[in-house]
Amino acid sequence: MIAILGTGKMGEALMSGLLRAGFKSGQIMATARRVERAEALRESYGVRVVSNIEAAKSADTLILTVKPQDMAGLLAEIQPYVPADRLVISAAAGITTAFVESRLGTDVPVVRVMSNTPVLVDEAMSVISAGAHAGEEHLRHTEELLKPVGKVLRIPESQQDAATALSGSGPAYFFYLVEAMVDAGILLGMPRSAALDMVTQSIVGAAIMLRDSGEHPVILREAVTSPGGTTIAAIAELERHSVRAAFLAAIEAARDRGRELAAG
Ligand SMILES: NC(=O)C1=CN([C@@H]2O[C@H](COP(=O)(O)OP(=O)(O)OC[C@H]3O[C@@H](n4cnc5c(N)ncnc54)[C@H](OP(=O)(O)O)[C@@H]3O)[C@@H](O)[C@H]2O)C=CC1
Ligand SMILES: O=C(O)[C@@H]1CCC=N1
Repeated sequence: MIAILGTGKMGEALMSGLLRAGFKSGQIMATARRVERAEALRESYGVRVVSNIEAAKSADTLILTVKPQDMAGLLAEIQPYVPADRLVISAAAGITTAFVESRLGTDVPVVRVMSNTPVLVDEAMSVISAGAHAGEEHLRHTEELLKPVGKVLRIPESQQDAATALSGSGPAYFFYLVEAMVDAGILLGMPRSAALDMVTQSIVGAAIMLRDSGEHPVILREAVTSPGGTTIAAIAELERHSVRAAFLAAIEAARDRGRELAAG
């Protein structure tokens, strides 16, 4: 039995992925803070929505998907009910396995996960790291849960905040880029829906080429960039506006914010 504690956007996305992967609704419990949210989850997925305490007492695997700011409160609530044979998977940005272990106060195995919203289309990037009491079997079990909804990589926990900044938040940067490019289409007089179609198909095509060709992104970009042509005119402007430097600074800021979140 798997329990998802704090079933918001990420928790629901993971739950829907588990159901698509063949888990039965009877094998999954969810918890929610608000009655209407609990009702919506019951209705949409047919899962049992229970209290955090009941979930902690009865599920073998607890997946914690509350916001980092709510993690200490949730851990304090479930602490007396989590025996050392539970696997606790923490999916919150910034929260370390040591934070979870210290609040649960037993030798409970903890695995830290950072996934992203493409879990909804089985294209998530999930990175996992073991805590002090988690071993190979816990990492393998976590991978089995996450592989049906995308790619899974094991990384040292010291890289988790960086991964959060790159792939956890990553989809937002691409949506932001699409918004900006669609605005550019509007500026050039293109109807909004046509601009959105063109940009969306371009990003999908580029992403598939990047993933499937095995080519380095520089090679793929060079293939588009004709000497004296249109693409280099655009790239010259991106460089003039320091877009590359902006990405470096932005992703560093996201990493730093992740570090701050654990401190509360
Ligand atoms: N969104 C994303 O793209 C990603 C998010 N994450 C991580 O996932 C976690 C959740 O993020 P997200 O899904 O966006 O946030 P949400 O606010 O959508 O989800 C958190 C949910 O937890 C509920 N909750 C809070 N406290 C409790 C409690 N004590 N008991 C039961 N339920 C509780 C909240 O209830 P209420 O609705 O009442 O607030 C909310 O529904 C975060 O830690 C974030 O760092 C990781 C990767 C990507
Ligand atoms: O913005 C956030 O804090 C969360 C973590 C990664 C993606 N969303």
